[in-house]
Amino acid sequence: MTFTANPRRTRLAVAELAPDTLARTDAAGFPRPLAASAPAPHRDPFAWVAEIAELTQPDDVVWCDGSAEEKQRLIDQMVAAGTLLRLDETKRPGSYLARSDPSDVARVESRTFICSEREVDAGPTNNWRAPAEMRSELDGVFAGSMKGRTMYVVPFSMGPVGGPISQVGIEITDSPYVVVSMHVMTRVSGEVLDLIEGGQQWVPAVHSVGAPLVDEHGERTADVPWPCNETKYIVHYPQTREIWSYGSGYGGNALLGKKCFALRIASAMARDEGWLAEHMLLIRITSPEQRQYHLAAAFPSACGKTNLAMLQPTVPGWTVETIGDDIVWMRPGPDGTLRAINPEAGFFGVAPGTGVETNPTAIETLTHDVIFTNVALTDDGDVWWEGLTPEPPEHLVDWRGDDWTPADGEAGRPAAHPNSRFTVSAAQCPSIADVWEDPAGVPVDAIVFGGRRASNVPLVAQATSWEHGVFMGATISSERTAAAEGAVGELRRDPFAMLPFCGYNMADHWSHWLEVGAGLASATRPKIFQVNWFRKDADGAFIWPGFGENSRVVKWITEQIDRSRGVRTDAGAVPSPVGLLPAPGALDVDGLDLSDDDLAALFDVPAEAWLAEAELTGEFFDTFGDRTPAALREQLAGLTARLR
Ligand SMILES: Nc1nc2c(ncn2[C@@H]2O[C@H](COP(=O)(O)OP(=O)(O)OP(=O)(O)O)[C@@H](O)[C@H]2O)c(=O)[nH]1
Ligand SMILES: O=C([O-])CC(=O)C(=O)O
Ligand SMILES: [Mn+2]
Repeated sequence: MTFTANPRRTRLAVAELAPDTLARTDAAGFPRPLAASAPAPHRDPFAWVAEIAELTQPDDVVWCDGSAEEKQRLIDQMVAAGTLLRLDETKRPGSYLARSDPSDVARVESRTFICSEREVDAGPTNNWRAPAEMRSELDGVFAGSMKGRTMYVVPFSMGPVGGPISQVGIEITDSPYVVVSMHVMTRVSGEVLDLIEGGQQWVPAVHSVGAPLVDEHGERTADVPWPCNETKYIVHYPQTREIWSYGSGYGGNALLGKKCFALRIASAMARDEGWLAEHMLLIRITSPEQRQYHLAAAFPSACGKTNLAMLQPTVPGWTVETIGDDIVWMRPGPDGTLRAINPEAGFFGVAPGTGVETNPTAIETLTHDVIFTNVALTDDGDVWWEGLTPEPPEHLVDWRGDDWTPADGEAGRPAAHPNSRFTVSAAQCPSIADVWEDPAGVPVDAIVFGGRRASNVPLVAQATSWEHGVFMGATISSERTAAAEGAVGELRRDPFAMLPFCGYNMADHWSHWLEVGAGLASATRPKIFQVNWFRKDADGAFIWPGFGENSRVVKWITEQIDRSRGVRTDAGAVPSPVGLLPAPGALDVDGLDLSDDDLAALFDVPAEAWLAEAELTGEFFDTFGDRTPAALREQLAGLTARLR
């Protein structure tokens, strides 16, 4: 084994470190746990890297620095290996197409494990295995798993490097696709090693595609464009803050800064340290009066976060700027406001359904320097997916690499995989807010929960209290999408849109939310709302036009915030059993092609159906036993009483 590059071992002099880096509270007063109390098992990253190399036996070890040169070198190497296809330089400069193995296209929830010491701490919604048992199983799985490959060591920061809400980690991977994607999605930098050497807590994350290039007889075998393994493990040890991922190269399974760290491990950290790690988008809204609001919204996978994050309002005079599209970290600030950052540096977004009509901002973001995965290839070297244009081209090469014509589409064979994605830097998004990298974050005014519901759930409703809002989040149900394995369309509970992402007992997550809310200053405590863009009519068509028109709902939300602050005094809402609904005329539907019947259907709250759902909610709460907070049981009782 050879070390082809040396890590930056240059230590900053103590005087050069920000004076607050090691302090209990930073300059802004955010609580920061002392490094000594952090439970990371490997204090020395260099010893850890040597240990993993010993276990996985790569040919060589490369320390990554996040430079543009490093990224291009790996891209060129992947083009030569057939992992990436270079798109036409005049049509899509700096952009590439990756086709995954057809079996490796989405997150694998059935193979995702939360290994807390006690099963009850993982809770009934997570797959649990005892840590000791899982460790010995993984020792076998990872032994020699990188034979014949290069092991990359990727130091990365989630959030601006050194920021008070940011966290750091190191991902070890044998996939250059993962390294390049991490360059886009996180902040890969040698400076992270300085922070770690300075004592900052960090998350060790090991990833292998599980496809060694040396067989059991010691013979070299040929590589394939997308190596992976039928057997997959996505493993988290929330108590020691470690991640081990095996067998998949797909985003959510392999870019370990994203779901594994920024949601599963971070949610456990956040519980212990008094903050929140959520599956949310984050936007800044500016009204015609130049008033600004920050809104964070949780929708399950493939239910509209990226689209709302890049919203182009149709209501005149309003502006929406993007801060994040998938993950938000929120921390109570010293003044009792909730402050939020986007810990990511890029977007890993759903391609199908993204077009000029639906999300023009995304289309503009995707004009250059993009890695596309599992979309279709046009005959002139560009990309296509369902929804990019109203009509498909006459001929394509589909996501599997096979010829495709519109007849195939009509026969139910999409050209792009339904979970095909783009990986692109947030900095090149035209609607990115100038504050998107502010390490101190933005103050959150509104929190929104949503799901994909053909019936029952109204277009928008406001919670009557923080507890009611937590109840709304805890009771989200949504139709399943292609973002994970499983039957698309099936209704399932997805509390806080975190079902696949909460690194501890979901009911404890609800308690944590109740506690964090109680600690916030009441004057600036965010108002909570529930939305549903996906209600359908009897013919199965969406009633609400959605996309840019969602700005009408956003406008009402900000007006409700104004009312709560005494900025407006008109009546904006009327009570209903499920929360406050817009008062007649309060939702701006000017110029929309929407009949009164449509509008009524969007806000219909059928008591029978809601009572049936409330009963199921009670059963759902029962699955958590006495961990379900009493406040949520009270909310359920209140809802049932109001419906009756
Ligand atoms: N009908 C309708 N569809 C929408 C709306 N917003 C988004 N979609 C569609 O929902 C799908 C997924 O949307 P995204 O915004 O990419 O979902 P996401 O929540 O960011 O998903 P993840 O990246 O998986 O977490 C796309 O096909 C969109 O076109 C809407 O307002 N109305
Ligand atoms: O994690 C992924 O692969 C993509 C994503 O945002 C999700 O599934 O919610
Ligand atoms: Mn997501």
